[in-house]
Amino acid sequence: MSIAEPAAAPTTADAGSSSAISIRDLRVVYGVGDASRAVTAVEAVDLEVEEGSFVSLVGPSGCGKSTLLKVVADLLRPTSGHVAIGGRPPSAMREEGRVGFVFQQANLMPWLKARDNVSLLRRIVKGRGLAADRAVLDVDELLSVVGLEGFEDKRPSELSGGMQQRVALARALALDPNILLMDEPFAALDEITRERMAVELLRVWSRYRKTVLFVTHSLEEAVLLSDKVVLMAARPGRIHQIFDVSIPRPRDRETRLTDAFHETVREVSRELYKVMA
Ligand SMILES: Nc1ncnc2c1ncn2[C@@H]1O[C@H](COP(=O)(O)OP(=O)(O)OP(=O)(O)O)[C@@H](O)[C@H]1O
Repeated sequence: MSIAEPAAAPTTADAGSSSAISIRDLRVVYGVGDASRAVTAVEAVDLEVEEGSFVSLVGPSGCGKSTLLKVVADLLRPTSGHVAIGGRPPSAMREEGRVGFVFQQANLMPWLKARDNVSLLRRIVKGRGLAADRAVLDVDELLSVVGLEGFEDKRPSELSGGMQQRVALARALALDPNILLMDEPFAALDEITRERMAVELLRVWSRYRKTVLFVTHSLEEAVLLSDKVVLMAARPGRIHQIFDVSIPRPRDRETRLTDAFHETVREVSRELYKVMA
């Protein structure tokens, strides 16, 4: 995910919200000011993400999943509407390091050891003189939780793609963020590693219980991980339906074999086919 072109109007936080993430009447138009180029990427999007919940965004290509995530991440300003994280503007939360990101590419510093990649952001945020007393998570403990005990001193070139994404996850958690934003974090991995990483993410999530907003093309991944699956439709991007996933937790790889899992994936698929028709 790259930093996208900002649209016209700045975002405003809605301080009244008690949700971890609150999105109200969001509209994002790319290319404002040039009617021939303007694309309405998302329109009339309302979404409340509860504290500590795991919510996935799914839908056909171009339905605005990444755009929505970018607005919450403060990488893109909405054209209109309100977005708040814990009642505060995304910009303030990002500056304080209260928003963790994991993207499709790990984007690690190639010359730094895993441990130093994880602590880099912390050093940068502290270097800006912000909240010296801010609680942060222990780097070696994090690396152990993501399954990298014994690899703390390895550089990215000595790690597999899956291991690099584990470092990226540890890095995203290092500042003990309020929310974690993940944009197709496992899409570049092979199928077996991808399935394993989803199960690992479940384990890490149940340990730290961060509020997660997760973008994926995989309905299976979304159902396995989420409390809610948000199905979006395209042209313009909007929310079509929100599914509550009632499959009990803790979930693990065996969950994929259950009837409840298959039935939920079928239910979301049926609607996905409708929005793609
Ligand atoms: N920087 C940009 N400039 C102009 N249009 C854009 C830009 N970024 C995205 N769009 C358009 O906005 C719409 C939503 O794009 P977005 O990338 O958010 O969708 P997506 O659901 O994440 O897609 P995918 O699943 O293919 O990643 C699409 O029509 C896309 O072409």
